[in-house]
Amino acid sequence: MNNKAESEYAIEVKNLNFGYGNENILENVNLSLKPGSRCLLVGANGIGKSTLLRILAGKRLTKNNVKVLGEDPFNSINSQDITYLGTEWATNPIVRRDILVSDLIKTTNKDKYAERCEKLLKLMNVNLNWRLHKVSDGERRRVQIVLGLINPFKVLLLDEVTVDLDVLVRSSLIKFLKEESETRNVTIVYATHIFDGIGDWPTHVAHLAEKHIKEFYTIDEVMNFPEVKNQKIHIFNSLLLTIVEKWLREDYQNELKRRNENTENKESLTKWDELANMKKYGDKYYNYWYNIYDENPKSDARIN
Ligand SMILES: Nc1ncnc2c1ncn2[C@@H]1O[C@H](COP(=O)(O)OP(=O)(O)OP(=O)(O)O)[C@@H](O)[C@H]1O
Repeated sequence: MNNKAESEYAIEVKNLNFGYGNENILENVNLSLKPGSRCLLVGANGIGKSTLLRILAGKRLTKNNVKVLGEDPFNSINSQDITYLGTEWATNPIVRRDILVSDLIKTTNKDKYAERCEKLLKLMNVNLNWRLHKVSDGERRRVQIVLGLINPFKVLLLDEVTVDLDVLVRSSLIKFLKEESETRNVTIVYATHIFDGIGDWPTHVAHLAEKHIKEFYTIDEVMNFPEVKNQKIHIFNSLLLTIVEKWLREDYQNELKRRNENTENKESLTKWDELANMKKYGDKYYNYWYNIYDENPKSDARIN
């Protein structure tokens, strides 16, 4: 008998509260993603992105507020359909020992998915003769990604695992994941702070702030933001960077207000304004790309 609740969503989070101690890190989190979605999860450091991804991966018990592929991921019997790639693996001392990559690959489903394995090894440019204690951080990360992706997942949760990849490998991976979602209708949630080269990748953007998903948009909705339309930004990368910068600037300012409300030792607004004031850089960045790609540049601004 199939006990799975029928749902049109691959990922469904309803009114989720979660904390490690007395205080909630996440409060009233709601997120619904249909199969085939590629969702960027953005938010300030320490806001709870990894926590949410780990909950979706079934690594944390919740009160039945989370369904992945129709099941509570913590008790899922189909956990092989959910792949989580986090930062922990590459920093684990065990994978810094003298282990031959080909021996590691043998521990996976490589024979069942031989063609996929071959493709991933090529894509991530991984050498089967590498020994893990002698490779660089980025190479170790590439091995992790190959191992993680050999199994054809239905839901992939990526937590900042692309930071130490070189530009070429990162772009090949991003392209591969887009193809996977388009051809196999798989769902991907990708938490990252780096938007270079992924501007045209997501179908959705979710902004985690103040303990919940404060903003959730399809990429078409983002394209219709007035500031995007008015400024005629048509380069996806600078678009996402500009939008997310604006959100995070507001988050930092709200955080400052909250702190000042709760403390008698008021912090200096100037210091926090400086921290949060990334706009100057954002404008230059925007103008720079605008000038390069616009046929009729209207500004002389350049990145100094
Ligand atoms: N195992 C844990 N025990 C207690 N607190 C934790 C634990 N893991 C994370 N936290 C706290 O939960 C909060 C959210 O952490 P989390 O790692 O989810 O944030 P994040 O948004 O992924 O941050 P970053 O962008 O810096 O990776 C932080 O305040 C962190 O200190």
